[in-house]
Amino acid sequence: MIPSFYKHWRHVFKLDPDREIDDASLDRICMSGTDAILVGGSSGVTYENTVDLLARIRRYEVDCAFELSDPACGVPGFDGYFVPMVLNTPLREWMIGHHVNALKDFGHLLPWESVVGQAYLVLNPDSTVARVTEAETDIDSDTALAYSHVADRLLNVPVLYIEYSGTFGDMELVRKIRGGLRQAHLFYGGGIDDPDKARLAAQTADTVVVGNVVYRDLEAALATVSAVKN
Ligand SMILES: CC(C)=CCC/C(C)=C/CC/C(C)=C/CC/C(C)=C/CC/C(C)=C/CC/C(C)=C/CC/C(C)=C/COP(=O)(O)OP(=O)(O)O
Ligand SMILES: O=P(O)(O)OC[C@@H](O)CO
Ligand SMILES: [Mg+2]
Repeated sequence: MIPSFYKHWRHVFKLDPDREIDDASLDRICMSGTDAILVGGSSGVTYENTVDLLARIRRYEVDCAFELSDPACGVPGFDGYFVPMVLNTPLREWMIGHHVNALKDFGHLLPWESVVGQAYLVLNPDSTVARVTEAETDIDSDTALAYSHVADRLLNVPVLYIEYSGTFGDMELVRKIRGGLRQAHLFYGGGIDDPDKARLAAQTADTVVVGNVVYRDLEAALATVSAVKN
């Protein structure tokens, strides 16, 4: 059975173990009415800073999942685990290579009932994830759609993640992609920093991910919750 713990999530905050958040702010995030906290980052994530953040989030009842970007950070105790694979990278390791190595080493330890593969389509060239994976972000909408069909219809991925980390994306494209999906659940993340953007994203994606604004403007971040959920 493919895990389904994330399927009712409409709004998610993504918290980065490599960034500071004080207790009062974390309290407001966890009590905000969001559906889940997704722990993850594209650099500087360690076993130690992940354990630390998880322990602090666990004071609350909110769902908490981990998006792995390093096999050495397999911290137990999350409600679920996402393993990203980047569709539009020319570097085999970010699509499948690290994953094969990690499964050779840790496959027997994995809590498979709560592990979900995520196919990332990375579309902001200035994001860390685009730089790290050398993602081919300069693609037209037909190519982006074709990627989404490969992920959804040929690979049958459970989650397709349209990633504009750092900038608000092309909602028309996201809408087209969503309309063409047969079975994948669509995550959208990138540049959501006010209720209007959150609402637009919520109209196009199944799950809306709000990240960096948490660290820049907490009030603006909190305002995205009701915009998505109402
Ligand atoms: C015992 C136990 C509980 C174990 C569970 C462990 C487990 C499930 C292990 C899985 C094993 C496995 C197959 C691991 C693969 C690991 C691996 C290296 C995969 C590659 C992942 C990958 C493609 C990483 C590239 C970067 C990426 C897509 C990161 C995702 C998160 C992301 C985009 C965050 C945004 O980053 P941010 O830092 O916020 O970026 P900005 O600077 O733009 O803000
Ligand atoms: O940080 P932002 O731009 O909100 O993006 C959220 C998330 O998609 C990052 O992986
Ligand atoms: Mg970030």
